[in-house]
Amino acid sequence: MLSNAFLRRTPARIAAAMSFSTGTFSNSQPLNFRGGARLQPVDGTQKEEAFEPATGRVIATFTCSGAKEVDLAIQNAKQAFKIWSQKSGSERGRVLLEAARIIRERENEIAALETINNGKSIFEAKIDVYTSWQCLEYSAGLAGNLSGQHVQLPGGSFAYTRREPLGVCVGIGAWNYPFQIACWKSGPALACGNAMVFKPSPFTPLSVLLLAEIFAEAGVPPGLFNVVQGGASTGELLCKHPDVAKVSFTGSVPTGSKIMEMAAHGIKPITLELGGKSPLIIFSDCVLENAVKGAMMGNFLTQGEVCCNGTRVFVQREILDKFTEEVVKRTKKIKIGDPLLEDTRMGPLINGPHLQKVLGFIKKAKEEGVKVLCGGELYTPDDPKLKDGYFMTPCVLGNCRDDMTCVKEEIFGPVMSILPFDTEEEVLERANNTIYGLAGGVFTRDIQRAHRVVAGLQAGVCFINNYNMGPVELPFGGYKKSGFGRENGQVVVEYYSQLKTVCVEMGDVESVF
Ligand SMILES: NC(=O)c1ccc[n+]([C@@H]2O[C@H](COP(=O)([O-])OP(=O)(O)OC[C@H]3O[C@@H](n4cnc5c(N)ncnc54)[C@H](O)[C@@H]3O)[C@@H](O)[C@H]2O)c1
Ligand SMILES: C[N+](C)(C)CCCC=O
Repeated sequence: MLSNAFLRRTPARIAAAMSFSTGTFSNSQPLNFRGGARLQPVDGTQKEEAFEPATGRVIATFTCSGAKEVDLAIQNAKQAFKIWSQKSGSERGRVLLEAARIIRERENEIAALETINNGKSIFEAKIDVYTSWQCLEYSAGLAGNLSGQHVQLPGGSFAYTRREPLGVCVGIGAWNYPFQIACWKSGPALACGNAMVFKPSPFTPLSVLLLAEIFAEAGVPPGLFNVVQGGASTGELLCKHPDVAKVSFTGSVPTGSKIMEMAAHGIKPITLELGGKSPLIIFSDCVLENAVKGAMMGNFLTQGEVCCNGTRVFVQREILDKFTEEVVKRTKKIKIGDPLLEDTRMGPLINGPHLQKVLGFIKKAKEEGVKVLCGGELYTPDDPKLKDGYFMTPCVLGNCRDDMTCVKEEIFGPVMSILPFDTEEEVLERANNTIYGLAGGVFTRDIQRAHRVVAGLQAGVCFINNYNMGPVELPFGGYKKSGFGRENGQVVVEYYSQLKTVCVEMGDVESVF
């Protein structure tokens, strides 16, 4: 559940956070992290720029790491792994708890940097930081509880299992939840005794450096958590490196497919957290007010740039008009603007090309016959410093059909498609008629129907009478082309460790030869 507790604390470094305001930040520090310190990469040719989406300003330039830098980061991680993997789970847990404490202390600063680089509202960025330190706390608990099994065999012999780390894990992140994704991968990886080399999206290279510094301050061995910067070619160097034991990837389906191919050559385990086009099913017996709120939460967080969003909103025909009227009324009221202001609820999209892509989906939807019920246009806030920002108005589409592009493809922007339905059987079949399977939701007062429908949904994460909560105690991940493996929840240890079986003979060896 989301909680407002995180908003009430007074962090020690609040002064640093308060100095951030939109249009002022400029990065001056190295953005790679290796051996416990920030540094410039030793090689790499391609330069990248990172933007502040609210203003369109360049806020950081960096060199994409080449083969030598990637290898150095992995060798550093290998050395640190030797020390870290020998510690007990409780010892590792204590370091993770300290890291979680420092994140809480620096939460305003981290949230501000996330907002500046990603564009999401500061209100939401603080929630992301909240779920990030919660993940490290939860991972600390997992570390202390790692254990194997004892199995009795005939004649007093026995066997036991050991849960062992994998080695150097690679984390590759998307740009929509940069800090949270880095925590959701590194928390369990480090808890299980692994080292990590993390590559953020080149659109959002900044906030993961704060995490690297925090891990160092908390007491991880130098080199345990490293950051390399870059795009596809740096990512490929990481995936193909023979000393990498596992790749945990968050991003699009096409890139996930490439990661899987690369991992296949090295027979490496992977976690794939990919895209979605999730169904949200609203029956006429729902509490309408809750269903409307659920649809808003399921479509407009982080400017709609959320993997598990319920963007196909199926509404039972009896309540279609009432539901649509209410959703449109609330969507028009969403406060768009400077994302660092506390009352802003929607900031700019990540960059110009992505904004154009989202607007292109709306144009195509119109050509295919939808009715734009609100939004879907470029937006220029009154504040002159935001005139070059990547803002658009959140959009609700009516008259949608299942065969339309806007209903079939992941838009990854603030665009909700409303689709009428008549029966439970019909809607379940339509909801599952997609290549994706990340999430799904149902609103109804009928408890049996609620459980029947979610049991029938082909999706890894389902919600009944709410949408888009992400408590770290619960496993998160997809079915079908939305990927496999899970983040969070107790099951996450399966994806960052391997199981060794040890047979112990208490008698003599009986040989058949
Ligand atoms: N399921 C989840 O938990 C989850 C969470 C957030 C985002 N996503 C998905 O992520 C997508 C948006 O993120 P994006 O645009 O950054 O995705 P993307 O696939 O373009 O990039 C993701 C990451 O992969 C890297 N990359 C790109 N090509 C690569 C290659 N050939 N080899 C190795 N690495 C490579 C990128 O540099 C980036 O760091 C959406 O589809 C969204 O649904 C999924
Ligand atoms: C925190 N949420 C809303 C569950 C989102 C998880 C990450 C998906 O992009």
